[in-house]
Amino acid sequence: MNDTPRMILPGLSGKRIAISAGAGGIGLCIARELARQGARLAICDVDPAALEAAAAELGAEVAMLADVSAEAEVAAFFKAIETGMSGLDALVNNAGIAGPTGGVDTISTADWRRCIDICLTGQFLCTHYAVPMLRAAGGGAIVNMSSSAGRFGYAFRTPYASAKWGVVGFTQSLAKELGPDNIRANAILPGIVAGPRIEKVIAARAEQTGVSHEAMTERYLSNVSLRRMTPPEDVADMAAFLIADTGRNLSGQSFPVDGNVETL
Ligand SMILES: NC(=O)C1=CN([C@@H]2O[C@H](COP(=O)(O)OP(=O)(O)OC[C@H]3O[C@@H](n4cnc5c(N)ncnc54)[C@H](O)[C@@H]3O)[C@@H](O)[C@H]2O)C=CC1
Ligand SMILES: Cc1ncc2c(c1O)C(=O)OC2
Repeated sequence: MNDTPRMILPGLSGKRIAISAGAGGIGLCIARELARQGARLAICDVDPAALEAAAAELGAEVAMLADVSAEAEVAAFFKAIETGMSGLDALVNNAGIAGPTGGVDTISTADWRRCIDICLTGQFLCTHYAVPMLRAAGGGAIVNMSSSAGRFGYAFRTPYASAKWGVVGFTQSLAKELGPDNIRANAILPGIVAGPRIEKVIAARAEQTGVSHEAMTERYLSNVSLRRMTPPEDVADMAAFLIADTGRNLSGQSFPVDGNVETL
């Protein structure tokens, strides 16, 4: 794949796109792909060092420290976009945390709320401040990050699964509500994404259970039809496709990018 010329999609160049948690992980991967295709970027994140590095690498026009669950910080981010970029054409609601791992009878209410706040309310807040600008631009696209956990139950991670199912309902509702304004909304459901995050999870589970790293990896992939992890670049390709003109008739849909996760 690496030496194959990469596709340029119609209608991405010059688009003003906001990405939450754009300084690391999947969000940074999406930002890189959109930058490569000539989009103008605004990113926010809670990690100052990562934000500075990403902003420099991407040439982002707006880069702001903002926690998506803090309304005043989200408002300031979109205000900076309005001032610095004179508007917005697309929003990627990427920010999310794994939330607590533990039984429903053991996790704390505070941990439950924090997971819902960041994974679900954060998407509401960013969308709330972005939509007036998308309308003013004559339309736009919203891409919401859900997860395989957004179509399968996930034992011992109930807040995360609940938030990600919520994202799917939020997305379908946005599509209906905003379609007449030429605003499209879709969700991406990544599965097991390759990277340091999953390696850490596997390492911890391997140590806990006394199983080798390889055996634990195999166990994780046993419910994936293609028996491999999904590169974050493949999630980025889907985001680009949905925002570009290639996605002009796609709205209200959920797109798994996961090698066919059969269950979690
Ligand atoms: N990594 C995976 O296997 C999967 C991830 N996802 C979803 O994809 C999205 C991105 O996940 P990853 O890249 O793996 O995450 P990550 O844990 O690698 O974090 C990416 C970035 O999010 C930032 N961030 C964390 N909390 C934030 C907040 N409250 N406000 C703003 N920025 C914040 C971090 O500083 C970091 O730069 C999330 O919504 C996640 O739930 C979905 C399925 C699988
Ligand atoms: C760390 C981790 N492992 C597996 C999965 C996820 C995740 O975040 C997820 O969102 O859906 C499946």
